[in-house]
Amino acid sequence: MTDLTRDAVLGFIGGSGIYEIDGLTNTRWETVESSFGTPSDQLLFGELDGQQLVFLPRHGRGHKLNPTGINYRANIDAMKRAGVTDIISLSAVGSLKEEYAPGHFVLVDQFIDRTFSREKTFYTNGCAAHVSFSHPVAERLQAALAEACRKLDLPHDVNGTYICMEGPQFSTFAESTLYRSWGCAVIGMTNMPEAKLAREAEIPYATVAMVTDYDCWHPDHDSVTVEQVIKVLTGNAEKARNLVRTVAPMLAKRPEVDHQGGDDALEYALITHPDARDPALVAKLDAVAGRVLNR
Ligand SMILES: CSC[C@H]1O[C@H](OP(=O)(O)O)[C@H](O)[C@@H]1O
Ligand SMILES: Nc1ncnc2[nH]cnc12
Repeated sequence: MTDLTRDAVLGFIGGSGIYEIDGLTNTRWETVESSFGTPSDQLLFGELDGQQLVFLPRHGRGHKLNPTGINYRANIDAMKRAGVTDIISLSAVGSLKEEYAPGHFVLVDQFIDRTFSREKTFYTNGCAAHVSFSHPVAERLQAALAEACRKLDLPHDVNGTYICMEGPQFSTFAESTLYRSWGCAVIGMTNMPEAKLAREAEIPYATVAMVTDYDCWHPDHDSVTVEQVIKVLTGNAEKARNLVRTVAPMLAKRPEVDHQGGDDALEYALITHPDARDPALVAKLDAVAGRVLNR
């Protein structure tokens, strides 16, 4: 059993319907500057029984940003600068399987990225890197979330593939049927490239995919509407807040290095020769890659 010797700073990224988390003490919204642009909002810092938590509303308070307009790089960079060691994403999704009814939570373990109009890496020309990403979800976080769901008696399943579409329009029937034929469990518009960037920043990541609808493949649910999604969102958001309060203490301590979760993802990932690196880009990478660039 790994020694849990390090204090964790848990970061939560709240999706549709989750624009703050209540029940925290010593709270403050604070602007965290990123070298990659503007994050979705200020970060909410707070404590839960003395444990430090950081929260970011992915779409900004008031849901100002659409999935394509979110600056995922700035969000992850800001979380790294805020000292976040682990990220849990709380996300609304459509269900691609009969058994995942609205209100069901899926603790996904895989992603398929179908987005095409987003900045997906921190490591552009001048400092190229290739991180491993075969297992994108941190098992330690996923296991704690499963335990917390069991404690709270929340209907949930462990494992399943989240397919990320560009949006903002919902899928066509043909697309929805195709994704089902690929065995995907749920569909959303935001967890890519977020999960990729978290790995590139060496922050273990897990997702609670909270089902709001049956997308459009289901014979009894012809098409998705925001109205339908919002009806379910409110109940899901309440469950998610309970989940945060239950899971946080379980993850208060973490291993020094969570290899499986990607704490050392950059160890052998940088490929640009130090002499060939672009100093301006290297400077921007001070938070996400400081561990390997400054040694
Ligand atoms: C309002 S439904 C569509 C919207 O909700 C999901 O966002 P998030 O993952 O931030 O909860 C989905 O990906 C779409 O962005
Ligand atoms: N059906 C759906 N497709 C994509 N993103 C979603 N978010 C919530 N429901 C969704």
